[in-house]
Amino acid sequence: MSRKLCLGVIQMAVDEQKANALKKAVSNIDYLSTKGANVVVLPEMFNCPYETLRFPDYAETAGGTSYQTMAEAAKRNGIYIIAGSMPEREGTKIYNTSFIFGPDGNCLGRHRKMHLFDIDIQNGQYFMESETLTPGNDVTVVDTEFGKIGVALCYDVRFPELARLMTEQGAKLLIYPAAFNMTTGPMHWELLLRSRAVDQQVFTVGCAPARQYDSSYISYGNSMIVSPWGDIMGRLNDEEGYLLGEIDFEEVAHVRTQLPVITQLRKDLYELKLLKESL
Ligand SMILES: NC(=O)CC(=O)C(=O)O
Repeated sequence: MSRKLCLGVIQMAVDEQKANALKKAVSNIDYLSTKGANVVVLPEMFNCPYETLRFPDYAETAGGTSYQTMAEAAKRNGIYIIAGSMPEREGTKIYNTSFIFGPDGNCLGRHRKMHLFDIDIQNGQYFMESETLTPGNDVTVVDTEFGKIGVALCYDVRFPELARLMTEQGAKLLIYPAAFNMTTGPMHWELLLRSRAVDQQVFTVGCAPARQYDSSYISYGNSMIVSPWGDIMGRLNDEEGYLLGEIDFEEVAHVRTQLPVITQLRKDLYELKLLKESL
C-alpha cells in the first residue's frame, strides 16, 4: 500500500537576478515543506528569463550554484524537489534541464527537454529554442517512496508518445514544469494536461511561471493538478501563488480497473518502441 503524497506546485514570477530567483524558490520550498509537501515543483526556467539568447549567459553545469541550492533545499527539508528547469551547459551544448532531487539531497534524475519549442504562429507566438538549445534524448522516470514519477518539460506535453513511454516505465504521476504563453496557453494548456491524464490514466501536473506583462515572453500561468479521471484538482490564475494537492497513487489502479483502456491496448496490432536507450 503506497502512502499518499502531498504535492506542492510553485507559480512564481521570473526574476532576472538569478540570486533573487533562487532565494525566492528556496523560501517557497521551505514554506510548502512546513505545510506538509513531500514533493515540490518549480516552473520551467525558474532561474532565467525565457529568452533563447539569454540561455547561454545563465547556463550552469550540473553541480553549479542553482543545482547545489536545490540539492541543499531538498536535504534541509527532507523532501523531493522537481527543480523546474534551468539552462544546463555541458561542453559546447546547452540543454533545458530539470534536475530532480531526493530527500537526502542526491540528484535522482535529470530530464533534458526532448522536444524543442520551435514554433511560428501567424499573428501569435514565435519561439525557436533550437537557436541556442540542444534537445535531450532520454525518457525520465524516477522512483520515490510514493511511486514512480515521470518528468518532462513544457512542449514535451504535446507528445502523447513520451507520456506513454513514461507510463510504460511505471510512472503514475507526470510532472511538466512549463511556460505556455498567451497564444497557446488559452487554446491548449488545460486541454493537453487533461488529455495526457485521461489517455495515460495518471495524475498530471503543469507548473508555470506567473504572468508578467512586461516580459518579452508572457507566461500564461494557470498551473494545475489533474486527476487520472481528467478532473482539475487545483488551478491557479495568472498571479504568483502555490497549489497543494493530495496524490493517492492507488487512484490510478482504481481508475484503470473501472475503465481498462491501458490493458485494452491492441499490442498485437501496434506498438510504441524506444529506439535508443540513452545517447
Ligand atoms: N514553451 C513551451 O515549451 C511550449 C509551449 O508554450 C506550447 O507548447 O505552446
